[in-house]
Amino acid sequence: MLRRLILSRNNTFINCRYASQSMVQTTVDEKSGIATVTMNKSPVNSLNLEFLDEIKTELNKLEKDKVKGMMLTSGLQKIFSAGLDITEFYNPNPDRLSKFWSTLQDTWLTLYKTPFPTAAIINGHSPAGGCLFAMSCDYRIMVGPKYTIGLNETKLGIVAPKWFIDTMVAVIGQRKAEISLTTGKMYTTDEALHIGLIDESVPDVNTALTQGNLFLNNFQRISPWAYKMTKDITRQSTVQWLIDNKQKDLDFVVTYLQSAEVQKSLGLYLQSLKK
Ligand SMILES: CCCCC/C=C\CCC/C=C/CC(=O)SCCNC(=O)CCNC(=O)[C@H](O)C(C)(C)COP(=O)(O)OP(=O)(O)OC[C@H]1O[C@@H](n2cnc3c(N)ncnc32)[C@H](O)[C@@H]1OP(=O)(O)O
Repeated sequence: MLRRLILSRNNTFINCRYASQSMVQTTVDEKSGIATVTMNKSPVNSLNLEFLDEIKTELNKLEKDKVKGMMLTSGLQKIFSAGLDITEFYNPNPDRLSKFWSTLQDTWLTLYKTPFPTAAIINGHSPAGGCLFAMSCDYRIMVGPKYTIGLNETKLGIVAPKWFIDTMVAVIGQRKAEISLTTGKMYTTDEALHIGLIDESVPDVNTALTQGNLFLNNFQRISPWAYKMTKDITRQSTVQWLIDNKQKDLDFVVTYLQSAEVQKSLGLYLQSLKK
């Protein structure tokens, strides 16, 4: 791992951590202590085992470094994240599939429970797992109007696990989540703003980053302990369910994803993507 200091747009030094061939780049503004984590896995930031592992490691590092906040964004032109890498569960190797799903569980727990405030800068399409990661941040700013966001699992012939569902319910409420999930609806930026799936719609990435910094800087005036306790209490039931049911969730997903019916749906969906 290499480190270097670079001068930011507002003339403060940024501590930049990068590794050769890294899929995740992080900069930390030395003045504000706010980190920007950029997902950079071409072509669509699909979340496979290695990518999830890198994201989790990076989040743990930020916690250790006691950053004051984090913005999660994408380095790709028009995609925040295409969600889970479908090739991880289409014709899967069962051992790798188990490892992949456990890593997803752990990465999500790490992101959902961060002791520092987080903002998703959604600068591109954000289906399924991409939407999950955005919803797991404390605040969402989406660059409009061209992109879409939502949990579209039913469109793939699969079912969003309970903790995906609970995360969405926490953001938009039971009724809107039920409609969104059963129909697999992908929302435009305006629609997402209207139902509360995102907090702000902005015209470009620079504005999104400025607004993200503004949101995160609010916490300079809040006790970190009070922040963390409040977040823990608010998110407790969703987090605790997964902690208590990790193995059950894993066993169910691994069995379900390998069933002939699900594999057939996934094959057709992958084919449609290639077209
Ligand atoms: C109680 C019961 C519980 C049971 C639970 C059991 C298990 C189920 C849980 C599983 C949960 C899954 C959640 C997910 O995240 S599934 C993934 C869903 N993602 C999508 O549907 C996104 C699909 N992709 C797109 O819509 C588009 O690609 C795009 C992101 C809008 C980008 O469009 P565009 O720029 O036009 O790029 P292409 O479409 O041409 O794609 C380029 C390239 O990338 C491949 N690809 C795209 N998305 C994925 C993906 N998610 N995984 C793997 N690969 C992907 C695409 O096939 C192209 O490949 P080629 O270049 O080889 O053609």
